[in-house]
Amino acid sequence: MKPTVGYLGPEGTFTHEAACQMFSDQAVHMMPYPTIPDVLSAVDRGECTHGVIPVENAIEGAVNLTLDWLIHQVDVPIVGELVHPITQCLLVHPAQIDGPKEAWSRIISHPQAVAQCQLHLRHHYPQAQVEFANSTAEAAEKVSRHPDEAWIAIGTRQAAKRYGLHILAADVQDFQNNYTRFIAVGAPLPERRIPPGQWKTSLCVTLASDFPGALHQVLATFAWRKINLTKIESRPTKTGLGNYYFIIDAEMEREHVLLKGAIAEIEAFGCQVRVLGSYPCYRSQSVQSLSR
Ligand SMILES: O=C(O)C(=O)Cc1ccccc1
Repeated sequence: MKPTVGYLGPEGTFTHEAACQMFSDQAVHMMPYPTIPDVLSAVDRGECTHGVIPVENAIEGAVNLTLDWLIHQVDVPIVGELVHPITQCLLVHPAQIDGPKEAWSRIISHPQAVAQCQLHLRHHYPQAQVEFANSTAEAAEKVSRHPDEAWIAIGTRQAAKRYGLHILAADVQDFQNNYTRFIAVGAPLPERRIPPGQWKTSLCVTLASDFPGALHQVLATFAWRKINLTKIESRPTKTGLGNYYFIIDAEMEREHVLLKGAIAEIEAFGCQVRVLGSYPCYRSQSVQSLSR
């Protein structure tokens, strides 16, 4: 049976682009879901073999919904990562393009997309009210259903094509080098033709309570083994103010003797360690050619 890949849809999201790249070597069935929790739940209950969701953006930072669902709500391993470039476009209904600039009354998009363009929007469309959508393509689809409204969706070039919209402006994010890290969760990924750039293991560490310097000791455990950490993020445990999980990405395979030793040592001084996944990391084809 063909693998089924759930992704944050509908068709034409950045996540859709990332999912197509991640599974480009393989015949798969792509299945859009309206929200990140819907993707993760579908994988958790076995409706999909894999799921693809955003986890971090270079401008806006962590996608907290993804982290919180991975920690609290589901038990699905991270099995791969793709870094994908983000080009934000302003998409409008073709019936509206002749109006004055001041007439645009509403800007609709995913909160991450709005945040990535906030300076541009304040400067060019201060009069427009902002409406959040579950995804950029959901916003594009909504604009396409309202030809009589002077609304702008922020989204992909693909969404413009798919929903018959006009691109009013492209590359409107406030900073260049706008990339998002997407993760695949679920069953192990089949080997790809391109070799991965690196291998990472994501850990969720709960510190021992009443242990001054516990975080310092956790970090020292990695440091003296020369294990490179690519990210550390804290998220509330949701049990009370001041209680955190630390999500730590280490640039090493889970089975490596040094990482196994580090995890054992951290556990030995009273912290809990949950391995969220150990996985190959890829860059989008277009990113590879940009960075050459
Ligand atoms: O809404 C989308 O298109 C997504 O895939 C989520 C997202 C939004 C903005 C930047 C990266 C990912």
